[in-house]
Amino acid sequence: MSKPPTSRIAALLWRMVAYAPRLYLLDTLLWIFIAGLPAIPGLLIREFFNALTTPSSVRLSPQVLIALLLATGLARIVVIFGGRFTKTQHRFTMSALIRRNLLERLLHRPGALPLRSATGDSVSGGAILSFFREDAQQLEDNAVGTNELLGEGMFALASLALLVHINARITLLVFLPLMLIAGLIQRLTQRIKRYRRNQRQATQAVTGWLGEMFGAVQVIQVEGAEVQVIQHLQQLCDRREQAAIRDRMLTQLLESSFSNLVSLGTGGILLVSVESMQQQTLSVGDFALFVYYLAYVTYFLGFFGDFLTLTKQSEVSFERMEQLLDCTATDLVAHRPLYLPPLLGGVSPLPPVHDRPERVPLQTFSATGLTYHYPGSCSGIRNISLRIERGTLTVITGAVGSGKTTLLRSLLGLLPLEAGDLAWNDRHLNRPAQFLVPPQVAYTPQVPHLLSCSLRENLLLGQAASEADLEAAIALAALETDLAQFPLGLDMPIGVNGMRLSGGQVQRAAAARMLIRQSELLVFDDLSSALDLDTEQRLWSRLFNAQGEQTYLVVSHRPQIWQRADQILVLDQGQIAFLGPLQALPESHREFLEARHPAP
Ligand SMILES: Nc1ncnc2c1ncn2[C@@H]1O[C@H](COP(=O)(O)OP(=O)(O)OP(=O)(O)O)[C@@H](O)[C@H]1O
Repeated sequence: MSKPPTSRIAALLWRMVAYAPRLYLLDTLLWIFIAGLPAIPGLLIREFFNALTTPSSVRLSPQVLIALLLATGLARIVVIFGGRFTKTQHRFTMSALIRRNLLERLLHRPGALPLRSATGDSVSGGAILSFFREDAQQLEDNAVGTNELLGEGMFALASLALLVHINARITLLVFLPLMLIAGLIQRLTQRIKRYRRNQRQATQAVTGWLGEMFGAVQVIQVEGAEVQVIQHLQQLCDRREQAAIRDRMLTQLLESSFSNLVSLGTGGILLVSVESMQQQTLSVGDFALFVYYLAYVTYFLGFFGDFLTLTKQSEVSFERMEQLLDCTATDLVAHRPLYLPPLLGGVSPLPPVHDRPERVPLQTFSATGLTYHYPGSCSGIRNISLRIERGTLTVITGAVGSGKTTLLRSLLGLLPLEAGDLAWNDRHLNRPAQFLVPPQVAYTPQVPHLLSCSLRENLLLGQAASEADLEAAIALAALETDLAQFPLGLDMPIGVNGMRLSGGQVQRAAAARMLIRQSELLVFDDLSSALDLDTEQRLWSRLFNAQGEQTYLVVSHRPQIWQRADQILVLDQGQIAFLGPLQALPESHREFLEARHPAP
């Protein structure tokens, strides 16, 4: 059974602060002093006024009182200085823990699974930043606020106890605003959460759109869509503005309500004090202490109200992250090493960088009953079984949108399967995404992704390869003629996502990157989408001539490739329509596919 929100958020915040217990304790200790030291001047002021009005009660000279006041001020400066160190370190540790766990969950998601927000909309790469920035910051504020609340609360209670002792009737009035605040917060809980959620989603839409705009500058220019794109951005910004104003207004309204309610309470108390003073049940010193401590207690009331609001907003942050990553908030506060130099304790040694998995020579790669549907849709693949033998070419084909890419991604463990099994040499794969990487499998997707560094760095991506291996892979991918024309050759920076390369060059660069990894199984998703027939044929004939025992799994519509295939899988609406050698392909399928992709 899931915990009610209040105890859930308390448990999550507790788990966060328990990450660095010694730092938290030291910070708490300092904040107890920071919060508590201002209580001392109240007592000194009381002594001072009592000494003025009733000289017989004098115990300390004014000079001593002034010296004590100064000493208290100085001590506070010192603890604030220390508290800033611990607070900064603790703050950073809290948000770093959330960011680290967020990043880990993101990296461990099946690579091709779309990211979705609470509303079911897909979340772009740019929009994810808001989770790392605003949401992590929000949780940091909340976690570090707990010991400030404790410090302020302890001394507010102690002050109250003293005030009750001096005059219980006046003190009772202090509780009225507190009860009003608690009631108000409780009533506004749902609204606070709704406004915060809307504000975050609106921000996410703006950052996401900005990310898409910057990634598609060329398309926008070519299509002459600048005005429309800016208009859309304007609309998103307007929506964000409205959501932010609503959220901010409510937060500010609550904050000002707290201080105003408290001020009203204070005014009432002052009126009652006058009466008590006239009746001489309250000394001038007591009155001074009352005024001083009321400010102290009221500050706590405001702080307490803010903390409650912040806690509600943190619930929203946790919920958003849970929905994005399909995990529980407990995963996001899990204790994992941060590898940062801490104020207290030692740094955990950095974990070893995982080498590539061991090569396991391929005999067979098989899939049984693979089923996957995209969240919230009936598109996907159903009950696909396939067996690939070493040294063979398997071609997947089918109409547009029949599920070819989805099948490849499912075969590579890049999508979370609803059903089915993957096996390498007839051994079941528990974690296919971790195993089906080089040197087992290398994959060139339909739209490859290159990084904004040099061509050489893109091809190697950290892999150690000799210049000869690099040249061989470039030649196999039929990229050498293009390379000869690049002014800086392999050291040419290729721009964001290979902006300085043609579509065909990007695809062949990705193919070369894959070939350098010398994997057992090579997977290509539809090279024809960016290569002309001649270039594609040149690439295939080089591959087939050079790599004797190589195993291929290829999405292709080219009849020339089917002729070389050992088996062809025709997909129709996510299901196998045919699986077997070309000779057995029914005429109806052949005619349908050839009509769509005629031989030249
Ligand atoms: N992220 C997604 N969310 C929802 N549906 C999707 C998603 N990606 C693909 N689809 C749908 O799944 C179906 C199969 O898509 P897929 O890309 O696998 O087809 P395909 O055969 O590779 O198409 P093409 O020949 O155009 O490359 C399509 O109907 C597509 O609209």
